[in-house]
Amino acid sequence: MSDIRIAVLGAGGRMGRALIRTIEATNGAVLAGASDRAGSEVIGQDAGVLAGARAANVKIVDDVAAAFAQADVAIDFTAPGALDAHLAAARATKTALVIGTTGLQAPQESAIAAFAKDFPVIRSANYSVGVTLLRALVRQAATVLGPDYDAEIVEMHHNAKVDAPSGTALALGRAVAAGRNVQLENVWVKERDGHTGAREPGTIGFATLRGGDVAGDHTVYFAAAGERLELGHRATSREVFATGAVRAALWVAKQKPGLYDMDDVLGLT
Ligand SMILES: NC(=O)C1=CN([C@@H]2O[C@H](COP(=O)(O)OP(=O)(O)OC[C@H]3O[C@@H](n4cnc5c(N)ncnc54)[C@H](O)[C@@H]3O)[C@@H](O)[C@H]2O)C=CC1
Ligand SMILES: O=C(O)C1=N[C@H](C(=O)O)C[C@H](O)C1
Repeated sequence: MSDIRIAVLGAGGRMGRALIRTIEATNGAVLAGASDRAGSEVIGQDAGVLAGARAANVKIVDDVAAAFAQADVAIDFTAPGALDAHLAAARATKTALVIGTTGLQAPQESAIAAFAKDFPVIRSANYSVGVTLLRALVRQAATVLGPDYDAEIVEMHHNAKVDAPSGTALALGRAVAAGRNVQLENVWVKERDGHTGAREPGTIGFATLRGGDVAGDHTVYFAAAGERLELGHRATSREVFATGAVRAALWVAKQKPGLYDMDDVLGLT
């Protein structure tokens, strides 16, 4: 069987470099394109060398369509502002997508849903196997415990992260909300400051910590009188996200058009 050809978008970023190293080390995957934003110092460099792997003979370009040209699937870990151009290039070249970028807003979510009517796309806020399973466990815990157990989600990330709460924290919040049959947006509390008053029953709280080189820590607390359940995950390296995303790319390249999640790759749905 021939290798799945993968383009990496945001090739010069922390995740872009981890993805390139992972593709190089994965049987059945080959790097077929790499892009980054116009003006970036990585444009023109060999993607493999930049990532600390062997030369890939793939130059990083700022023309997204050119990066897609030889690819079956593209992996996007960039920034929300890049999404429209990436969807347009994927549509023009009929390329499947793996989306890892977090901090997307409602219009971008709609654009992904429209793209998924015609092409296969997978989107997850966290491609680690551990967090994918954690979401299922959190949903189950929320159903069993019910709203009398106060749900609070604490996350910590490195000091260069630009969005908050993390996409994973929000996904865990959605898992709690789904387990309780409520809409997260109706019950979330993302900030607390000053005289807040007592905790509103049924709300789902978030707390954000930023510092150092933390790859990604998440804990969901279910707290009641006399006991507290804690379900958590710690990523100690970005490679865990890259491994999951490359696994997702190999999987989604063979799927029918549709919007998939990492649950589908692991067979948890
Ligand atoms: N779903 C998951 O498992 C994970 C998701 N992420 C998310 O991935 C994204 C990237 O994270 P990092 O690699 O740490 O960030 P980073 O800042 O190191 O890398 C982002 C890359 O995208 C490029 N970029 C920015 N705007 C662009 C544009 N308009 N067009 C083309 N390229 C553009 C930047 O030049 C940079 O090379 C974030 O949203 C982060 O939250 C990060 C880790 C895991
Ligand atoms: O920006 C990061 O680094 C990460 N972002 C994702 C998120 O927002 O949840 C996933 C992971 O925790 C690392």
